[in-house]
Amino acid sequence: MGKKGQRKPFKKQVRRMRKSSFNKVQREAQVFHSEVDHFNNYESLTLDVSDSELAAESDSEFASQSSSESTVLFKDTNQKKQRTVPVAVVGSEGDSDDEDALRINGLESNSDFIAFSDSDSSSEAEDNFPSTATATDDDYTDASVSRSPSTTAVDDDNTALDKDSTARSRNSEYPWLLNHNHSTQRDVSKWLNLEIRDFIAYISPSKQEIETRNNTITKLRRAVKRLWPDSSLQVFGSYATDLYLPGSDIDCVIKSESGNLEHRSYLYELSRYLKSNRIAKQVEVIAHARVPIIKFVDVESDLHIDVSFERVNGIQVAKIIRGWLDDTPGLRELVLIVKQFLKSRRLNDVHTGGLGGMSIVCLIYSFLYLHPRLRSDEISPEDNLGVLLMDFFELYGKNFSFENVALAFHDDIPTYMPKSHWRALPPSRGSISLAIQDPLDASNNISRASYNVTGIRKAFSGAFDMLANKCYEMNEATFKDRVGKSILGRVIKYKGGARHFRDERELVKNRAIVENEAYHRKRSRTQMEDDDDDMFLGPSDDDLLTGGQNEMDMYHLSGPATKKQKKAKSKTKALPNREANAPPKPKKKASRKHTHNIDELMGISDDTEDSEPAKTAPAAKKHPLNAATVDAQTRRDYWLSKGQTLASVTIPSKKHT
Ligand SMILES: Nc1ncnc2c1ncn2[C@@H]1O[C@H](COP(=O)(O)OP(=O)(O)OP(=O)(O)O)[C@@H](O)[C@H]1O
Ligand SMILES: [Mg+2]
Repeated sequence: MGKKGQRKPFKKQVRRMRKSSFNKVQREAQVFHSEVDHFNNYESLTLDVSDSELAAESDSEFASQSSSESTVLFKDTNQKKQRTVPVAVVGSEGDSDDEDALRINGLESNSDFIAFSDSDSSSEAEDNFPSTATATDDDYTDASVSRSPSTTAVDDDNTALDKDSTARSRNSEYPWLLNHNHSTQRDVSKWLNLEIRDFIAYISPSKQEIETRNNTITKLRRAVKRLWPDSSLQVFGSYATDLYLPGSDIDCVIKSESGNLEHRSYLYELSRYLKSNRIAKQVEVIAHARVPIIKFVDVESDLHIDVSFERVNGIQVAKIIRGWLDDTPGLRELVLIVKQFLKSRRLNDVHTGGLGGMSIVCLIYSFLYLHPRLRSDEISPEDNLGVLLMDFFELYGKNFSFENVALAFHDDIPTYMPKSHWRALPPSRGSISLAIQDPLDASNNISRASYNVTGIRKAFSGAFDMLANKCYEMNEATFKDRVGKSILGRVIKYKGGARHFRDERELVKNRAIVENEAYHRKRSRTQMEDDDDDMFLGPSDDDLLTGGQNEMDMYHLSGPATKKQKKAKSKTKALPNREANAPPKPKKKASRKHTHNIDELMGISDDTEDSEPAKTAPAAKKHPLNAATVDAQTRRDYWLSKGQTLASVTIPSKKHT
């Protein structure tokens, strides 16, 4: 009885939401639209019940608006391709309703979403070091374990919550729930934030894992030195940035005095040497690639290792990324979550068009750096990881104009750049493509191999919908119905041996980082920085043709303003300096002028409430999820506004028969 009574208001909201127009919601979701005054869907907290008739109208209005704009940076690319139908909305009874709704949505069937890859369990099982794959029995005795989303409810007396293998399998996909129950958090945003923290602690390396990686590098370095005494081995990639998942490879580069190790005879020589000394197994020599490498698995640790030759810009990139990590709270967490998200869908492998580790880091760093609410210090990233994750999925799943916008770096500072300004960029020939400028080489598109952008975007879009649905459902659910549920588990899965919740990076030094730092210290001491010929890759063919650095200079955020920027500037001249009222932002390198242009690019005009002095700005107009400044209701309303996607969902026409 109580249950029915509790669900009534929820159903009422659902009815109201069904009436609201999907197109309106989609239009409101253009948080970063450059051509309209900033309409922030984070602040669109009210359900609009009056606009169902306007759907067709707004659709055509949007279409004409989009086509007439010459410099659209962000637009909705989904809405015209799919039609919308109202569906039965997730109730508060738990996951069976959820599953039904998702089946109708097409999300479960992978038609509207890139689903988890069924075959990833083995690879992730391999990801775990044997030494860490044993958990104590106590790890499996928490209520949340047996009440994972994939199970039916268990008895209230928790008798089923003991140490059996059933509990293990129940929790095998959401292992970060072990002994961690956040369902009592009133705010779903806090709950999701805590779940993300648990996940990060869960997959972060233990002392033993770091030592294993360290020993592997040392062993390999010694072997290479024995073979080629004039060479040295350095580590770069995710191990040198602490952005590795348990199964991430170790990327190394071998540099020699002669500088000719890229010749394939040397690749084969090393391959034979490593095999005959029982250091490497499953050795692959990729001699004809743009960057020739040897790939193998270390016999002792089972770690995957990539060795490249003579090209040292990866070592420099690692230093840059560590600088970003120091300056950007939340970057490591989001990178690891998105890496795992893509990995479990097999969308992380560049050889099959997926997004590689470096592209993910650049994408998320740029997202965080340019996020309007972070730039204006309205929300703290540490307290809003879930919100930021959803915003990321929303931006790159629904709103980002892959057709028109590239991500660029100017003096290490992320910017958005019209693709048309990047002359060396080859046309994408019909399919959508992602363009991310290499922070070290302006002509290099680091994501050029990621041809499956359609799949990646679909996955992000589906993830946003699924997270929003789950948050909305949990927001309305009773505490009893919440027990044992996972929000993050809606989109993240981790299969493999059990791990401990120990981030032990403080206990043992990561040798790759220590050595990378020593390398850069030595390099600056010997003033090798200026000797680019020796230390860096020469310019690429594209660079020679068009002059990559010149292009980068051409696209500078503080350069000549566009029509829209000029208009916004003149409008804001008399307004108070918004940044002057904001607390100083540590370590950010962007100038005020730069920030203004970012705001303009992202459609934030200074005549919004953001430009008001802090003391006069009404609290309700601040970001609804700023824990320090908003009440609980506003925070719940945020999720409600996200939940508007439940009002109607997209179903490909062929499925809806
Ligand atoms: N397209 C590219 N252009 C330039 N450098 C690249 C490119 N792809 C990779 N690299 C270099 O190789 C390094 C390792 O790439 P990789 O794809 O293994 O990512 P990662 O950061 O190590 O992530 P993962 O944990 O998935 O291995 C990058 O940090 C970068 O220095
Ligand atoms: Mg790597």
